[in-house]
Amino acid sequence: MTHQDDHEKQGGALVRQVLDGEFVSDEETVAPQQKSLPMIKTAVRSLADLDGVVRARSVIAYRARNAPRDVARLLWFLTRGSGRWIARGWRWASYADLRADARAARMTGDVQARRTAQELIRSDARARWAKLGIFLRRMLVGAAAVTALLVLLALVDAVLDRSAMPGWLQAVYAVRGALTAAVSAAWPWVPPLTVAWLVGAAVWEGRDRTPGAGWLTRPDRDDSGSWVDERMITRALAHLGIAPLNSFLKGGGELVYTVAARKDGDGTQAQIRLPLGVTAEMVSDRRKVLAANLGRASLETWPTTGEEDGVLDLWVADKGTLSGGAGEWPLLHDGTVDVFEGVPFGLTQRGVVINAPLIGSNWLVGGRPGQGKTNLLRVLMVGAALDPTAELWAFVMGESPDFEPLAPRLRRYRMGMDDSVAADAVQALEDLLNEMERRGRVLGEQPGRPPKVSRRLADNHRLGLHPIILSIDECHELFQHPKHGKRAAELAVKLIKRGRKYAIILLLATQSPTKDSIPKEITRNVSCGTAFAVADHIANDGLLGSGRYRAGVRATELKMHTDRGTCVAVGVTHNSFELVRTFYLPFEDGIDEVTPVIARAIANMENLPLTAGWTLKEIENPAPVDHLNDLRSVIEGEPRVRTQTVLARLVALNPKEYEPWTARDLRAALLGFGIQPRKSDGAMVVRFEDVADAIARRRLESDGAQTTVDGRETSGSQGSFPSPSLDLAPSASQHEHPPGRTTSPHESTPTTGPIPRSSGQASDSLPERGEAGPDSG
Ligand SMILES: Nc1ncnc2c1ncn2[C@@H]1O[C@H](COP(=O)(O)OP(=O)(O)OP(=O)(O)O)[C@@H](O)[C@H]1O
Repeated sequence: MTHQDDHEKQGGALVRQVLDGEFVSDEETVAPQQKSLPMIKTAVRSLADLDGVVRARSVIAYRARNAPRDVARLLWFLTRGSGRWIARGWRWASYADLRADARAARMTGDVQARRTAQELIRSDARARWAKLGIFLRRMLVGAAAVTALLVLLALVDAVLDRSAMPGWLQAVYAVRGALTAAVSAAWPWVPPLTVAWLVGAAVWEGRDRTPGAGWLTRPDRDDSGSWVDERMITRALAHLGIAPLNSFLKGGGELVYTVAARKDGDGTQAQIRLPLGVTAEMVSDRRKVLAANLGRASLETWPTTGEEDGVLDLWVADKGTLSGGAGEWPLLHDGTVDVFEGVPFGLTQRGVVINAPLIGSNWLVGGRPGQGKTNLLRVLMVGAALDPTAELWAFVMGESPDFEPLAPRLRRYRMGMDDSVAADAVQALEDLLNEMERRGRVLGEQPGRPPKVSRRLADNHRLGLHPIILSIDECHELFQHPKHGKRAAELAVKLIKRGRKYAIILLLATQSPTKDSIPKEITRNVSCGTAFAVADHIANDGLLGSGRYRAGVRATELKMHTDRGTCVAVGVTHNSFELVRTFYLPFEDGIDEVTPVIARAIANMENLPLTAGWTLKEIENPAPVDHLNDLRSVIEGEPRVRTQTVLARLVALNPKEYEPWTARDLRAALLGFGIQPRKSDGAMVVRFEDVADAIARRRLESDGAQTTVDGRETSGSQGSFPSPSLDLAPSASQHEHPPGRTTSPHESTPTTGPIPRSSGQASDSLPERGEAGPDSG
């Protein structure tokens, strides 16, 4: 307390370390170990409270200091408001506007316009007097009626005794009495209230109408910690040293705020139309000065080019809000993902969770070493893993275990620096290109020829259009590979250009986004670019697209280490860029938050056997279609369905199988199952009961076939086993025992397939090529 007193003597400014002293008691100094934790907690809580108290005190002190200026300002508003009223009254009384029109018309020699203006003055004057007359007449009539009523009531009151009056008349007198009492009570208040109202209205009329101006004087630089308004922005822009802007503002010009400064997430956004001779680029080139003028860090100040070069889009973060991390990944403990909706991967500058668009996109992630590229790629892949329909492939072109915990959920996975990893990556790209062509054909065969894979089509596992996501970490190593680099680049470019429609997504991460390490066609065509801290404008534009640096979208502003995990992203939303604090999913130093999520992802797949992990091999050799079961599924729940409708539903269920069917084929199939199409209300129908009977019959027959000669049943079903939805997927290279590091926990399996759900079958997810795998029969 003594410390605090000292400080109050020094001018009342409370300093944090002084107040810390309050929390240390004798007791605590005696037993520090026992007390330290609760003490720290209390201290932290109290400091937070004190922050609020200190802030409130400083605001009150500020307002008190400015009170004389505030009063003078309000008096000025009052005077100006009265002046404005007088001017307005004069304009009204003298028809100043219309007279000005008439004068202008005379100057330009426009006789017609002049006559029109004069005519308007005359007719307006007539109308004005007529209106006044009507108003006065109504007032007089109203006053006469009220007076007559009051006189009548007074006469009746004088003649009749109140108690002898009928009830309704007594009520009228009661109302009159109440009204008289209310008016006499309110009467003394009428003059002061009228004056107060007039003063308020005059002050309102005379208020400062420049954008962002407030009622009271606002804090200037020293106190500008928390808010930014048009006045501050204009002042900051006026001190950038841009000559045309300076002369415009000095000459009394006012900037046009096409979007007034408004709260936007954890900051303020404004859009300003700049005066002649000034471009938004000129402002973003002076970003550091602008940031200093606004009392912000450079990273907190984002001047970018708006819709036109002359429109400045400015976003200024609230002080200090960008320094915190993104917090916990929203899907860490529960939740699933639909990759068509995207995967949450960070918080934008506005403080909202941002979803990474995956379907229809390709990603290029870059930045200087150790800034969070791999983590971002991992977040995207782990997120996608939570969509049971997504097939994931990962290649890490270096010795790094970053994707190791994802291995059980990856259908293809290689990691290492040797040639075989590069060869497998090229093979993967090649397979995806073939797959893309197959998907193109499949889409072409669908009714209506849909232009791209939708969630509905992806869910139809017979079509094999589920999303496939291939991530390549340190991809520059692949593209610069002396033997495979050229082919890899060719294939990647083709995939990026055309694969998006087919739910084939490429995620690339690199430390080195130069024109030699990443093919130009890739940097030009990826839809989502993210840049962590980069060294220069070349790397910036290599990742984010050319011209971004000039437009003010600059990852060069991110500082190594300080801004680790924060990136500038383009193409992920409709905004020109987003500053994203990415979620962190650690897999290092004994902390592993990835494995539990992957275990959950695999459990999700097991819960959805129909959609989970089907392989393209199964699609190439589909299990025979069970027409009777299909019939049941399309009419289940309805007693009878018209044959035409049955056919349409069958086509929707499995277009490949049923599209060629005609009504005659359906009839033949029904008869084959012993189902007689019947007529109902003049239309041919299939009855659910008949289909159910046919299924029961078939079951009986199959049970009979299982019964052995001596009458005992064989164990198990004789029907076909459902094909396993997950299987081991060794790549062709597995048999070559590549010299590179194996990537699964099982050292002999360089390509890791998903967790086997049934033994005995194995296939890669794409049709094998070249040397056959062990499973290929
Ligand atoms: N979003 C994040 N939040 C907090 N820390 C992070 C975040 N992302 C990454 N980091 C930290 O940065 C370190 C490096 O991350 P990561 O391996 O993803 O970087 P990188 O850019 O891929 O590095 P390299 O180029 O060396 O592969 C991590 O070990 C982690 O400590």
